[in-house]
Amino acid sequence: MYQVKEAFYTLQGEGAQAGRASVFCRFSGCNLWSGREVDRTTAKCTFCDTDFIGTNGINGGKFATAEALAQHIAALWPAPTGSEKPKATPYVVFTGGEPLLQLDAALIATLHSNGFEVAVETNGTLAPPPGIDWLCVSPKGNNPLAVTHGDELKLVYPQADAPPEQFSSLDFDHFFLQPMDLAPLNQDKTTVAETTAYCMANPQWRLSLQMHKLAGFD
Ligand SMILES: C[S@@+](CC[C@H](N)C(=O)[O-])C[C@H]1O[C@@H](n2cnc3c(N)ncnc32)[C@H](O)[C@@H]1O
Ligand SMILES: Nc1nc2[nH]cc(C(=O)O)c2c(=O)[nH]1
Ligand code: SF4
Ligand SMILES: [Mg+2]
Repeated sequence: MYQVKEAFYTLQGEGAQAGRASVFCRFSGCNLWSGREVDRTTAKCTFCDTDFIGTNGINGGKFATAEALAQHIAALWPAPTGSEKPKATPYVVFTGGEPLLQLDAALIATLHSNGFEVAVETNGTLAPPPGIDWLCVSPKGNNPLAVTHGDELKLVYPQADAPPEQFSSLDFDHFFLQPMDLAPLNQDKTTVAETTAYCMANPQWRLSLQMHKLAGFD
């Protein structure tokens, strides 16, 4: 049984695939926070910007089989217009919550047979199933990484117990710093300026601004 908080069609707002049309499938639950505000300060991850409790969001629900969830996701991809190049490959981003608590090889394989490329946003503490096409790892504080290679490493900045230097030698193709965006300092200019300064001083790292928040598309 897969538990999905919400699923929606949008553009990827972050990282190297920013701007790409994507179905987002947000799984319920996380291994680093209960999702309840009363637990936030004592959680293993304290700065989450997301509600991932339950299955009550848009297109959320419980899905008994990989086929059922894959059909649900495929129905959110737009029908081809005829003017598109065939290489506009359908793309699904599994996030959460922590998607690696639920994503399995069967669901990935079913999506592949429906023509999808499969991307994952993970905190990196759990081993991924085989078949993921784009793996984004976003380390959280001093929680040990189970994943040390992938396509992009996208670090929320700053984190006192997770400085970028700690990750710069890992085996990723892209390295991003994403300014921490958390109430009451949402889109805080100082945080963005500090992140910019770090990228300018350390050109291995690129800036990732959360485009969906800036443009307001989800
Ligand atoms: C909500 S998380 C879900 C996926 C997974 N649990 C993870 O942490 O990577 C999705 C992305 O949002 C980032 N994120 C979470 N809270 C954030 C915040 N307050 N500011 C900026 N990025 C944030 C995460 O680091 C991750 O890259
Ligand atoms: N548009 C959009 N892009 C995103 N990239 C990562 C997100 C996430 O919450 O995992 C996210 C999200 O929530 N919305
Ligand atoms: S690990 Fe990801 S989903 Fe879990 S609390 Fe942190 S940012 Fe949110
Ligand atoms: Mg988000």
